[in-house]
Amino acid sequence: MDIEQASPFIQLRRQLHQIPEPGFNEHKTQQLILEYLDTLPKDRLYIRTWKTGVLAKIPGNRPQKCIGYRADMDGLPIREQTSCPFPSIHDGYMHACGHDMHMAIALGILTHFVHHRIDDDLVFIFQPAEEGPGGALPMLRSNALREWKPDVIFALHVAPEYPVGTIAIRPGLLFANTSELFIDLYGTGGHAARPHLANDMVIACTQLVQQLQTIVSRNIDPLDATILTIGKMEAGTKQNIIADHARIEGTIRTTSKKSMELIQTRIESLLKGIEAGFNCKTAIDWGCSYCQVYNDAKWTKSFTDFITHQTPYQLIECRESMAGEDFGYFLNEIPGFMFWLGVDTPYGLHHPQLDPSEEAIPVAISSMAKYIAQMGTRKKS
Ligand SMILES: CC(=O)N[C@@H](CCC[C@H](N)C(=O)O)C(=O)O
Repeated sequence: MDIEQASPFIQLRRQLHQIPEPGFNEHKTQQLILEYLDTLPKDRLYIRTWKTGVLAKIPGNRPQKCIGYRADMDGLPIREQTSCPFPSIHDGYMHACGHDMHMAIALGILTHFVHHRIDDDLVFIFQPAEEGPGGALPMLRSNALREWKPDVIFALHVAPEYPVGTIAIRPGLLFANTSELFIDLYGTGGHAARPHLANDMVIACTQLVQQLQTIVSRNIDPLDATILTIGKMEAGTKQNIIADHARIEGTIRTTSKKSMELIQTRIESLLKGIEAGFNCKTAIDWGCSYCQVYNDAKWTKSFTDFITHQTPYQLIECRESMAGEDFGYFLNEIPGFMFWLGVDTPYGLHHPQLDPSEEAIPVAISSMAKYIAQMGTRKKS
């Protein structure tokens, strides 16, 4: 597929880019996808919605399995700073993680199979809320998806650091286990001049942050990559008032489930120590957690063999990423893989200037359409 043939999907990507919406609020996005699907021949397409997500099934000629393809839908609370001529019209929101590209590519692959039917069934999953609170797990548990559950599943993620025409993947772990972290500390406020009558949560909180940083350095096997980042700290109301409340927000990322359990247990122990040491109360909320993205070895090999021998694209065996992706929940139950698609932009994911190259759209549509066609078509006996 060349850039001209991909033009309808580039237009769709631009329309999607303009309307980024937060997780489970992707109403306009859902509407746009449904309106596009409505333009396709109805006899080959069954459509369902689940919350703000969309499911589209293309029945096969003589199905033996169901092949799934997933695209995520939500935008991020980031004010766009690109110079692209089709910027976000939702102030303070941006498709800064490439989900507009993911959806347009999925629509391109879907359209190909509406016109070129294969033996196996196909299900396209447009999933809300990847950036949080996580749409994959509840979608997997929904009746809508349970009845159309694929036997094998694929997805891609744009990769700013690779040139267009590059596909990067690895068998096994691709994305980390993640957990959010929200901790509140409650003490006694008071006058800055009478510290002996108050119980200062600024002090307790800063001590806690220091202690949290010892978990990775002193409790986790150094060969087991792990991150504990506190990205936000809030306390107090005024310079001469002792703070009765402090809050920290962070994220944990691990390459093993065991380390995630260990970190969470250690945090609970440290909080007990802070409560005893500072005579305060604490509350912890783990927010949303994502299970790792673990690529199936057999399917990954079949895809890498295909890319190497049957496409002009460059294949890279990449390292694991410490980012999270709730596609991991799909791969926990269904074999398949996720890969990185080079989109060649100097700014990383979640950056206000992220501007993926649209030339990657035909690369992805053509490679996935050809790969899916091969695996979903049996030789005539
Ligand atoms: C691809 C990507 O950037 N994913 C996000 C997933 C968010 C997980 C959750 N909100 C957390 O912070 O733990 C990422 O930040 O890796």
